[in-house]
Amino acid sequence: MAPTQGPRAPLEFGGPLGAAALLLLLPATMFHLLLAARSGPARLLGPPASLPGLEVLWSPRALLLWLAWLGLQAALYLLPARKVAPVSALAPGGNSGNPIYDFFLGRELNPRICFFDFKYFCELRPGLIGWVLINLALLMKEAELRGSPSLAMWLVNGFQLLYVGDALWHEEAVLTTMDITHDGFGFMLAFGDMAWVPFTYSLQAQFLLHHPQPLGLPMASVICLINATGYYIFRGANSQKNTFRKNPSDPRVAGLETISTATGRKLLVSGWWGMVRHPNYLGDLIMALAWSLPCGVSHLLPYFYLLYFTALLVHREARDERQCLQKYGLAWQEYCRRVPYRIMPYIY
Ligand SMILES: NC(=O)C1=CN([C@@H]2O[C@H](COP(=O)(O)OP(=O)(O)OC[C@H]3O[C@@H](n4cnc5c(N)ncnc54)[C@H](OP(=O)(O)O)[C@@H]3O)[C@@H](O)[C@H]2O)C=CC1
Ligand SMILES: CC(C)CCC[C@@H](C)[C@H]1CC=C2C3=C(CC[C@@]21C)[C@@]1(C)CC[C@H](O)C(C)(C)[C@@H]1CC3
Repeated sequence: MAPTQGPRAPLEFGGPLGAAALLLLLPATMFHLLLAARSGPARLLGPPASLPGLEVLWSPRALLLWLAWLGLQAALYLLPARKVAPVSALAPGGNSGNPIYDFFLGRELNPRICFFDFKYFCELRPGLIGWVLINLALLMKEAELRGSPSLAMWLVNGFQLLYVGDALWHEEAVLTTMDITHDGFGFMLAFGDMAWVPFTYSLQAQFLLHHPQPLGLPMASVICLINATGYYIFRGANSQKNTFRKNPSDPRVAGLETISTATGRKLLVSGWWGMVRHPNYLGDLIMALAWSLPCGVSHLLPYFYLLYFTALLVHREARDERQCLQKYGLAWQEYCRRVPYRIMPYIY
């Protein structure tokens, strides 16, 4: 099949050099985080903990468990109860001709065998549900060690379960994300979905297992309120856009102000999308803060997710902005004029 764009598609992630660095840095960071969370000082910026011996790193039982988990998820995915992703094509960005860069970004947009879509399957199922399972295992281990799970562990488990449950409930919405429509299925998404999400997104629960934190009811209530605010913004913004994209005359969005574009599509300029250009990112970041707060303020390590996620979303917003400018031209410039802030009102 012919590439959808020639080798002149703009390079992202720092080009081949950046991609090569990320290929090495991402797995190394993940190992560092996992080892630091169980070490005494639990220092995010400390020297890397020494690697355990090969006999600890290699476990045929763990591999078997992982394969069985993938098999189970693949069988569930094949059940006729899901939406179908766009047709197969080459990814616009992952066909630069540089093998390292293309390996990192992925050449194929939606690699498939028959109707089994690898990217769509990996984006939502094994890693995301695996994250919740790892959290639950850590909660049970805490109960075994200390008699009962701590309030902090309950909060982290509850918040993240809500986030994953929400993603699965709105599964079809993932079909319009940049990962599905633009990025190929390369190292970034394969490693991101299958390793990075389950093992680094569960860092707060891992930290709490090894470093229990006292948490009183008043503080827990404040943290719940922060999570609820983040979720309200995240869900409100995502649902408003999805409803509008599906049916602009839906009574829930029909009264919102819009800008027409040359493509025939419209852009919302009131409601959530008139507040900042990425209100869903703002809600997601507020939730990220609420997931770290139960771990106290004595360590930076549990705040890794918040720091990483801020960098990811700022970078992602810039990528999306470039793509929208290309798609909508003058109408996008008008939108930026009317809604000048990107993620945080009056700040960024
Ligand atoms: N937990 C995690 O690790 C991560 C979570 N996320 C979350 O995933 C979700 C999806 O994010 P993402 O795919 O990046 O982007 P968005 O869901 O924000 O989608 C951006 C697209 O929305 C459309 N759009 C932008 N502005 C408007 C407007 N004013 N009116 C109507 N349509 C508009 C454009 O596409 P078009 O016009 O073509 O419809 C644009 O390309 C977010 O909630 C984010 O927080 C993202 C990354 C990682
Ligand atoms: C390893 C690298 C540093 C970066 C990898 C990025 C990926 C981990 C993320 C890219 C976009 C994602 C989304 C979600 C999970 C993380 C990845 C895969 C998402 C499935 C989380 C749940 C949300 O409700 C969502 C909106 C469905 C998310 C979609 C994007």
